[in-house]
Amino acid sequence: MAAIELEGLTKDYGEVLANDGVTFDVEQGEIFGYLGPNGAGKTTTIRTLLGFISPTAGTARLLGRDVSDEGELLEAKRRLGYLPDSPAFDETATGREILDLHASIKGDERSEELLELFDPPLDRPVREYSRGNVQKLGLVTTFMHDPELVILDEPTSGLDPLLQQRFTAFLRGQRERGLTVFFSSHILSEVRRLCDRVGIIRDGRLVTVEPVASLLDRSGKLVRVRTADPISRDALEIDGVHDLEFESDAGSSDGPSAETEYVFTFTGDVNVLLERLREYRLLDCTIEEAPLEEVFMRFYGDGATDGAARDDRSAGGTDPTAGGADRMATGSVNGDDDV
Ligand SMILES: Nc1ncnc2c1ncn2[C@@H]1O[C@H](COP(=O)(O)OP(=O)(O)OP(=O)(O)O)[C@@H](O)[C@H]1O
Repeated sequence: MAAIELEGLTKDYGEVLANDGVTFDVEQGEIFGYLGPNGAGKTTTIRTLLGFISPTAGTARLLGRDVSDEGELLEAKRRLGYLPDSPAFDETATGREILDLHASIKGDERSEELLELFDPPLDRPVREYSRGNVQKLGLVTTFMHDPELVILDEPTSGLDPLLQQRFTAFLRGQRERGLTVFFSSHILSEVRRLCDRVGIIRDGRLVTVEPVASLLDRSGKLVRVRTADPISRDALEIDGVHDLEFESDAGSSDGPSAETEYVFTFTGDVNVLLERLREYRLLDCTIEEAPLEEVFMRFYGDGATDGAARDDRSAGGTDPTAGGADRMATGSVNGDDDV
């Protein structure tokens, strides 16, 4: 049984179709990132999962329980931790009073350990808390009853870099203990560090669900080459070279003379590329994974319209470095006609 099961989840607000046939599972023990630009529909999915809003169509199950059934939802929620995008605590209560309240409702297995890690100012009323302190208190209340599954909406927003790092390490440790994590984020470095798989939503529609590693693999490598002598662009017309940028210092009087630098995305055979480069005296060469930002730009970038996606799909386009529409088409999970 998957920890989260969504089947055709649809939420129609009238003017906006906030979720449109969203279908995916989150397996037990994985860290699953739910990504998308502002207004894509992430919070709508999360709020539906928690029973705060009813779907227009489709089903959602949490830990095997149907969230549209009040009794089943309640059962699932006992084993669930939830951190909303802006935790709303009673402003007049102190952090300690809030923890006591949560302990009386859900139990308290590990607040001591969590307080050592996240350290919110417990003796002050919440109205005096900074945004970061509210988030720290939220993290303690989310994990204190030792849930099996946590749903986190932008969990590190408001946390300083040290706390973000601490949170990342903490979450990794929890995965080792078998915790399932579903979280939405805009912070791609965090997603890359933490997630096993990601689901990407755009305009209410799921455009892909896949392992972070395969997303990065398909996106190719970022190659930087610096040579002693200029190489003509034609020499780099090799299968798999895309977005070639070319900068030469040749002719500059004060810079190092005749150096040439190229930056490009490469999806071809690295051996072929290296063979070509052997003809030149290299000053520097790095081959690294494309930044996740670049991958996401292809999903959200200009021209990634639904119509274009459909056209590319029917044309069988599979070039991972092509425009956003193509990327959406190759990554579809919603069925043949969905992207
Ligand atoms: N109660 C509502 N009534 C009408 N439209 C709504 C309502 N709640 C959300 N929407 C709309 O549904 C769409 C999806 O919103 P949602 O909050 O799910 O996006 P999101 O991906 O979580 O965005 P963000 O990253 O900014 O939090 C948006 O266009 C939003 O304006």
